[in-house]
Amino acid sequence: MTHLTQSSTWQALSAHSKNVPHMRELFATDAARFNKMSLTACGLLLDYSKNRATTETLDLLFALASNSQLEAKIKAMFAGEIINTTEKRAVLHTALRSTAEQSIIAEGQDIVPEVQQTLNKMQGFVSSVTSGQWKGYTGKAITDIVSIGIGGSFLGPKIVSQALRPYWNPELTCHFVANVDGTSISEKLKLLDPETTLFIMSSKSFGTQETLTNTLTAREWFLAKGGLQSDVAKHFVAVTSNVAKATDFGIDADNIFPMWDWVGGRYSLWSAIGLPIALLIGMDNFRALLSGAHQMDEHFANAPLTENMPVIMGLLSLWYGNFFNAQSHVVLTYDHYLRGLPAYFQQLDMESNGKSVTLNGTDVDYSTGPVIWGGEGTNGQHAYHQLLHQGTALIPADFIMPLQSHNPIGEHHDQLASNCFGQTQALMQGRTFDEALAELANSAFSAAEKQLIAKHKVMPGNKPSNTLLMDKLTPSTLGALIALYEHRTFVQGAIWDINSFDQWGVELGKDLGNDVLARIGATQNCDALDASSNALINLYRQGKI
Ligand SMILES: O=P(O)(O)OC[C@H]1O[C@](O)(CO)[C@@H](O)[C@@H]1O
Repeated sequence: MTHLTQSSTWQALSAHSKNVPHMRELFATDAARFNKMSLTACGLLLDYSKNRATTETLDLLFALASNSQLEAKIKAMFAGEIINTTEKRAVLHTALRSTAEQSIIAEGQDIVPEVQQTLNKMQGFVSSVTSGQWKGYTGKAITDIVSIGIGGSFLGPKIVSQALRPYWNPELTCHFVANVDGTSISEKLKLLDPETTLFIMSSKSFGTQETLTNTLTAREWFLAKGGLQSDVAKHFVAVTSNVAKATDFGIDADNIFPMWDWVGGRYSLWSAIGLPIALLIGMDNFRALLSGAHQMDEHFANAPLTENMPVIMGLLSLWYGNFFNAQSHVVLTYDHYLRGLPAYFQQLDMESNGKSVTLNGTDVDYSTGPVIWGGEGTNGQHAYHQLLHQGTALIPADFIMPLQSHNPIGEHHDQLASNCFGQTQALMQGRTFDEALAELANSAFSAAEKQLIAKHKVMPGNKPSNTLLMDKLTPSTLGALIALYEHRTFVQGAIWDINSFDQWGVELGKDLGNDVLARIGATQNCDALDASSNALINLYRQGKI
């Protein structure tokens, strides 16, 4: 057993988890429950009152955080200590949104000047492209951007751009290519004019298979359409730490934006990886995005644990995962612009906390990162909310909604909000057998049928949810929201004593994939592999089952 599960606080939480009253009772006995269990910070309001939590619950969870040295671990991250211990790196995505006046030391040097220089370089590039000053090989201005990247080099730019659609530059269109499936880039190239298209290749290594393959294909297309290799520099730029490979490809060294070891891929949208975002929404709005995240950084670093939004959300998620066997967590965005956010949070949380050994290599004896999933409301209500209400799994939910719409039309926003709030209420209170039976009183069912149907209509309730509100979805509130989830992820990893910042689990699949690729291309037989892999490769070679 690990220190964590042997601790008295953990044992107390385990015992306590069996004695928390139904939320119906918690609300019925405390009219001030919302006032006590809601918090505002950085333009966001968190209502965490619809949780299976009493004052005792929260006290125990905060004690668990303190006993896990959470405050010290937060300070260590912001101080640039080597907390990504297996890769011997600092974790300083927060430095990407620091102010110019700050001084943050990483690997022996102040990194703020370089961050500021890169932002200024981005500003110059954005201005050059959006003003029409940047010309393609036939002298035309750029109309289309193609962002090529995968994982954090794709999800951040794609989803933040999507979320900030009201702020887009109308003269520019941005396309996102990630999957190595030829369909992805083929469908995009059909829409493009090589004379007015600019490709942004984003890959720390300039070597991730999908990104490199897509970028090589994009260059082949460009050359086939009439461009020359000497024109590549007018239509390709890179965000990478591998300058040599980027210049070998034909990219001008002046058009290479840096990536740093102290920024993990899933935490990188705030760096030059966010170049597609800045091109679409403008540098002022991109800086507002950074500023919103910076405000959440300040809140996370300075607020007491008991008034700390990422801490409270992280602890409540851990409460369900470790003491109620919740295996997943659903994010429901009641805003169409935020429809991609659950996918973004998937990489952020699952690639960070999908781990099973502690920092010192001990196998954990407790659950760690849950499956993160979700989608936009109200669509989910017609797809998977049935399971949330009456399924056997406990799935804590986060509901996210701006109070004001960018598109106030008719009754739409009233209906959206009423669905959002109605769902959290239904999850919390459920419907008892007696309530269900009473609803059937005037139905044509027989007495026996009413008893049966009522049974099927029972909803246990006591299903926990957080509701996150903001006045309006803006670059600043979006920045704060994403930083909130970054730090929520940090809180859980810190208490679980795991490394949230490496991703060794993705290596084996890549290596075996490359081995299969070689076998597909060669004539050698594959008998050395397992029977399934042998068969699958041979079927692929045949091209038919
Ligand atoms: O930017 P790169 O180096 O191409 O990496 C892309 C993605 O691949 C991973 O390294 C592994 O999935 C992610 O962490 C990262 O966001």
